[in-house]
Amino acid sequence: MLVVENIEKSIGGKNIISPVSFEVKQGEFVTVLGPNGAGKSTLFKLLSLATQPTKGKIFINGKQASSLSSDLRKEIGVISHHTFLYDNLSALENLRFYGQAYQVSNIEKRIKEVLRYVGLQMYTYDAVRTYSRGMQQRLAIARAILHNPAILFLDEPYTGLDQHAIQILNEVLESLHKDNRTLFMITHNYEDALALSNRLLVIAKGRIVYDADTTGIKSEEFRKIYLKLVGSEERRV
Ligand SMILES: Nc1ncnc2c1ncn2[C@@H]1O[C@H](COP(=O)(O)OP(=O)(O)OP(=O)(O)O)[C@@H](O)[C@H]1O
Repeated sequence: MLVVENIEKSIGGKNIISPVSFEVKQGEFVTVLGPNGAGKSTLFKLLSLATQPTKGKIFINGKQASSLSSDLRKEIGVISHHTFLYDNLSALENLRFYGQAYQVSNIEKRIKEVLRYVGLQMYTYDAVRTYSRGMQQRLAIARAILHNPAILFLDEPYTGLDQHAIQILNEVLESLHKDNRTLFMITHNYEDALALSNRLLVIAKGRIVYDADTTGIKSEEFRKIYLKLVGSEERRV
């Protein structure tokens, strides 16, 4: 599904991502944790094709990301701090816009499906500016899965959400995982990460320092492992 081979990223002569290699299989839900400045966002930009590696190769669904081709973009869905939604347009209009850009077939039927999936069918015709932050995040998910991408990338999807919205987001993520979607999420929220995802990666100083299955790991146990790995860099977890 996703194959990362020795990717490196340098900016202004500074090495931000050291050679990193890993594979993500179909249906896996991988969460990446790490202290501030570890390189998580940079890795996210590389994998979601927003920037290119200085060295190394990325394959998504068997296709190499050699250039920023629109073909490969159809294989991915991206959720970040920015919702990529137009405030003055309704959910329906926003999704029609993206559906056309991604040449989604049977667009009206697909829009109904994704809005039902994220529980927003009642708000189809409402302008996005009237949505709460949590509803906007759910619509952002609907937008990101509209074209049925092979893999969904999420960068800090919990930012700005209250407990109720976090719970709803978790339910949507859980259904996506159950539906055998491939998910790759960056977060500081390690408790939800442990509960939802099936694999955890820890990145520190641009390197992967931990890569393991979440099965059976208790949150207190993981906290100790994490602090040992990242040392004094972060005491937040
Ligand atoms: N465009 C850039 N120019 C120069 N340095 C950069 C650039 N982007 C990132 N960096 C540096 O690369 C390192 C990793 O940054 P990155 O944003 O990927 O970390 P992060 O793990 O996402 O951090 P945070 O948790 O704070 O968001 C940091 O030292 C940062 O200052």
